[in-house]
Amino acid sequence: MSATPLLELRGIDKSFGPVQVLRDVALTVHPGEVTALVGDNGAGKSTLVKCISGIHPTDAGEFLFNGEPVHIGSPRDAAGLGIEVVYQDLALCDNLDIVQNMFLGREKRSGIVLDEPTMEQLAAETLAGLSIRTVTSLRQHVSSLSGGQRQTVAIAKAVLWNSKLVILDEPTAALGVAQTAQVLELVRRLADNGLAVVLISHNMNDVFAVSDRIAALYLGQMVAQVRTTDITHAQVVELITAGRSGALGLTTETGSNGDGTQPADSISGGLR
Ligand SMILES: Nc1ncnc2c1ncn2[C@@H]1O[C@H](COP(=O)(O)OP(=O)(O)OP(=O)(O)O)[C@@H](O)[C@H]1O
Repeated sequence: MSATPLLELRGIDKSFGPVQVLRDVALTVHPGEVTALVGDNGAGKSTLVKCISGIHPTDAGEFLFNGEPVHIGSPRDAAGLGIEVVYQDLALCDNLDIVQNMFLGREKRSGIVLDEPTMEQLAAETLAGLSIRTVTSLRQHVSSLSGGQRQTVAIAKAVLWNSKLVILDEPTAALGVAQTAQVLELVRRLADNGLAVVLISHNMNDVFAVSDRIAALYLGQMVAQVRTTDITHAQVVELITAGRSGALGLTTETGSNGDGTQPADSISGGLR
C-alpha cells in the first residue's frame, strides 16, 4: 500500500435546500485497495459519490488528490484526475458492440475514419489485462450480454481510460451467485493492479469478501473508517443501523493523518 492516499476528503458538507445530507465527512482512499462505502438507504452514499465525481458541488470541505489540494467542480475535473464512476444502471448502449461502448465519445480515428483495428486491439488488451475471459466476441452487441458481462465491460471501460480511482455503485446488485463471484474477482484484480477502488454495497458478504477497508456513513456522517480485518460483520451492521459500534477499542482511521491513525477526538466522535 502506498503511504500517500490517492484521494482524501476532509470536512465535506452538502445540503439540498434546508436538508443537510453530508456533515463534515472525511474519507481516505488508498491506491491498491478496495474501500467499501456502506450505509443504510438515504445515508448519503450516492450524494458523496456525486460530490467526488463533480456532479454535485460541495458546500464546504476539501479534496486532496495524491496529497495535493484539488478542485472538483465538474465531472470533467473528476475525469481529468482519473476518477471514474460505474453506475449500477450502467451507461452502456445496448445497440452498440463492446468495442463501440468502450470507446464511446472517445473514439480513435485514423484521418477522418474510425480506427477500428486499434480500438479493437486496445479493448482486447484491456480485457486480457484484467483476465476477463467471459466475453467471447468484442463485436457482440451489449444487449446480448449477461448482467455480469455488462458489469465486466463497464469496469473494463473505466480501466481502458487510465482511471486511477474507480467507484463502483452496487456492481453485484442484480447478479446471481456465479456472476457475483466473477465481478468481485474483477474488483479485487483492479486493486491488485494498483487502482484505488471504492465499492458501494449493501451486501456484507461482498464487502467482507473483497474490501481492505470499510467506510460507514450514518445519516450523512462518516461514523467509522476501519480496516476490514479489524471489524466484524455484526459491528458493521451496528454502524449502518445505529451509527455506532459496541466494540470498544475498534481502531478507526481518518483522512487527515493518512497513516492509519486517528486523533482521539475523531475516534470518540466516530464511534458513538
Ligand atoms: N437532489 C436532491 N435533492 C434533495 N434531497 C436529496 C437529493 N439527493 C439526495 N437527497 C437526499 O439525501 C439523502 C441521501 O441520499 P443518497 O441517495 O445520497 O443516499 P444513499 O446512501 O445513496 O441511499 P441508497 O442506498 O438508498 O441509494 C436522502 O435523504 C435523499 O432524499
